[in-house]
Formats: sequence, structure tokens, C-alpha cells
Amino acid sequence: MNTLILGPGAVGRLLALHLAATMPVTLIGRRELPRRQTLTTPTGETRSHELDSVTPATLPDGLAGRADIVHLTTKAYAAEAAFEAVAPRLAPDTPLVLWQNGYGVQPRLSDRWTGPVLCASTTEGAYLNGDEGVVHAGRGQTVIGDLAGRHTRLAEDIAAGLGTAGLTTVAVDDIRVRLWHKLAVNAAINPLVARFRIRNGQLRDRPFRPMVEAVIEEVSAVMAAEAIPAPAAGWSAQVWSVVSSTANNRASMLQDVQAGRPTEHEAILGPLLAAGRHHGLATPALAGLHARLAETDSVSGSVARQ
Ligand SMILES: NC(=O)C1=CN([C@@H]2O[C@H](COP(=O)(O)OP(=O)(O)OC[C@H]3O[C@@H](n4cnc5c(N)ncnc54)[C@H](OP(=O)(O)O)[C@@H]3O)[C@@H](O)[C@H]2O)C=CC1
Ligand SMILES: CC(C)(CO)C(=O)C(=O)O
Repeated sequence: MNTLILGPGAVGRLLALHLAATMPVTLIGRRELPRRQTLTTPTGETRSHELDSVTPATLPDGLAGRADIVHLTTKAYAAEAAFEAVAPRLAPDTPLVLWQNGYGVQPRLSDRWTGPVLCASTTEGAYLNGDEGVVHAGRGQTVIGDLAGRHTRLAEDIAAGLGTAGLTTVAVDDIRVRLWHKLAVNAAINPLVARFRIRNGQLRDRPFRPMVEAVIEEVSAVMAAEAIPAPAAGWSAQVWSVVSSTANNRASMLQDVQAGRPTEHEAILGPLLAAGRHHGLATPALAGLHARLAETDSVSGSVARQ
């Protein structure tokens, strides 16, 4: 199973360092990385592997053409450009797995790519340790499936391969709902903590609590209009439960803002705003957060993108 991992960041290297024990893996990034990469496990052990690392320019045509699978692990805003740089050299039936948060690149690439497109949603937690490795901060679970439910067997095979490699993964037939559920929770937490530079748990206090409630109200209305079933406990309980269980976290969007990187606000808030417009729903809280993050990105993100 010849595996290409496009986007050698935290998730990309987490995958690579798990899969490399069972199959040939090549990382494709904007620059080449040191061959020796180290995984620090959640219990603090370290495991190193030699990994091939190339750029689209140095990716051999032969290797691209015989890839059995491509995992696309960039941030959402970078995914399509990254894929376009290698897609013409892949066999047209190469399976593609999208690991992005939010819901934007998933329907677009599912429409455009000629091969099977699977979407993964993960609660694994990882961050980079410089160019040399990745820290697996917390174990989670990954679900995988395709939007049209046409590639169930393939999803099961990929899930089994990831499971054998040590990443608990389940094939599901409702990946669209799973992606929207994660997006809903992210929409209620990430933009506010990024805007106010606070940890997740501080959302429980004034003046933030009513802001979260306002977002949850808009998100609930959009989800109902989109016929996305609410979690068993309801949206409010779901969001507050994640806030409590991640109280001490600096959410990913806050980390991006603090590091001057672009945020994934478009992938998370964009689909909610578009669905709100489509159904004639007012979403002023979501729109305000989106505008604010777009402004932050245009100041700091433009520098980070270069
Ligand atoms: N990290 C985590 O714990 C989790 C992340 N996710 C989601 O997974 C996705 C990836 O996140 P994460 O791994 O943290 O992000 P990172 O920023 O760590 O990694 C993204 C990688 O993509 C690379 N990249 C950007 N543009 C290109 C390109 N054109 N070609 C090739 N590579 C490119 C970046 O390289 P460069 O260094 O050059 O910018 C970087 O190595 C996101 O959607 C995130 O929301 C979901 C759950 C958990
Ligand atoms: C659930 C949450 C908000 C936890 O911090 C997250 O997924 C993130 O940081 O992106």
C-alpha cells in the first residue's frame, strides 16, 4: 500500500509515523523535512522512523502514478491548492482521504476528483515538535466515510489499516452529519476564544456565556433547517460538555491567531452562514465572528501565507 501524505503537519506526521511501520509512506510538503522523524506518544515514549519527504516539484512521477492512496492533511484553506499541485500526476482512480475540519473542501473535492473521496473526522490531538517530529498529545477516535455512501468497503479497509497502525478508526455511513456536528461545536467555541484570547473554560463565565448561547441558538436553527439531527442531549448540552472537558485548552483557532497564522474560520463558519442565507435565517452572531476573523486573517494571515 503505497501511501502519500500531502501536508506534513501535525495530523500528517501523526498518520505517517503510525502507518510507516506497516507500509511505504512519503510525505509531500512545501519544503523537504529531515528524513528522521520522531513520534512522541501520549505516554511520553518516543519512536523514530526514516520517512521520505518530497515537495510537489521533487515528487517522482512514477511514485505519484502508483500511489494506492493519498491522505490530504493540510489546513482546510490550503487543501485544494495543495491537491491541485499533485492531482494531475495521480492515477485517476486513486483514493483520496480528506482530514480537514469544517465542511467546505469535502463536497468540493468529492465533486471534482475522479477517484473515491473519503472524509475523516478525528478527535486525535497532535502538535508539531519542530521539523523533526510530532507529539501525539491525546488519543481520540477517527470516523471515516464518503459523502455519497458509495465507498463503504473502501472506508472499512482504510479504517482497518489505520486501526492496525494504532489509530482507532471506524467506518461510518453518516460522515456528513459527523462533520457538521464537529463544525457546530467548533463554531460555538473556536471563534469566540480566538477573538477574546481566552481558554475554552472561560466561555462559561460572563460576559462570554451569553455570546456562546447566541451562537448555539443560531447554529441550532441552521442545523434544523439543514435536517442535521441534534445530538441526543441537544446542542446546548453538547457544546457546554465539550467546553468543560476541554476547559484548559487553548483551542486550535486561538493558537492560529496567536501565532499569526490564518484560521479555519471560512471552513467552520462559512457553511453555517451559507446555509443560513439559503434558508432565510438571520445569523448575526455568526456573521459578526466571521467578519472579525476575516479581518484578523487579512492582517496577520497574509504574512503567514507567503
Ligand atoms: N492537530 C490536531 O490535533 C487536529 C487537527 N485537525 C484538523 O486537521 C487538519 C490539519 O491540521 P494540522 O495537522 O494541525 O495542521 P498543520 O498546520 O500542523 O499542518 C498543515 C500542513 O500542511 C502543509 N501545507 C500547507 N500548504 C501546503 C501545500 N500547498 N502543499 C503541501 N503541504 C502544505 C503545512 O506546511 P507549512 O509548514 O509549509 O505551512 C503543514 O505542514 C486541519 O483541518 C485541522 O483542523 C483535526 C483534529 C485534530
Ligand atoms: C473542541 C475544540 C474547540 C477543543 O479545543 C477543538 O476542536 C479545537 O481546538 O479546534
